[in-house]
Amino acid sequence: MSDGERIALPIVLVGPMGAGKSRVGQRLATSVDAPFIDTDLRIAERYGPIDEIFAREGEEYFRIVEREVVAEALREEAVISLGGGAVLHPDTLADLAGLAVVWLRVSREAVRPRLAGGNRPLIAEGGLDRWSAILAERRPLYEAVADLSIDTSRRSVARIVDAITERFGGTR
Ligand SMILES: Nc1ncnc2c1ncn2[C@@H]1O[C@H](COP(=O)(O)OP(=O)(O)O)[C@@H](O)[C@H]1O
Ligand SMILES: O=C(O)C1=C[C@@H](OP(=O)(O)O)[C@@H](O)[C@H](O)C1
Ligand SMILES: [Mg+2]
Repeated sequence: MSDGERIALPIVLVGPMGAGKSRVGQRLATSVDAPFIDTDLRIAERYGPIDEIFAREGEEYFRIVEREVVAEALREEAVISLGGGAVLHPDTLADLAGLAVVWLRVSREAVRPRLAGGNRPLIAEGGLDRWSAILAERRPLYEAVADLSIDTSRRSVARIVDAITERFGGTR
């Protein structure tokens, strides 16, 4: 698609923790002048900090509120960054089948510094080994829903945004 054509909206970013979904989504939305939704931010606005939800209510409860927020977001014409585990919900998988979905990939080596200092309860214990194990479980899901996959390991955010707009169109 060339510049001047409208970008397909919604466009949805999936992939593992630290792949850059939140950062790239924000930059892409600014670049194509579209609204931006980070579902984790919406969850936190409504239910409080994500690590506190995990600590207080557990992962199962988090997935329920995540689904509610994701379902709502996917009905909007926006750039949408999901949390890494949103694809675990079968209804979300079904919704994604009809949408423009980008899978941001990242190597274990490249993700290490990106996860440092982050507040991600699922890898608070187990660190990078846990991250790899979680990715192995979810990779088939990302693969199944993605229309485009981009290895972000050695790419700048700007180049990733370029690759997405090249595929899906640049301006609204
Ligand atoms: N392409 C990239 N190159 C280097 N650092 C990146 C890149 N994309 C994101 N980051 C950094 O990695 C960290 C995790 O990014 P984030 O967008 O929160 O990932 P996600 O939402 O997929 O978990 C942040 O500090 C972000 O600035
Ligand atoms: O992979 C996951 O299950 C999670 C990823 C996080 O989002 P990011 O992928 O944006 O880090 C956040 O939704 C939560 O901590 C659970
Ligand atoms: Mg994120």
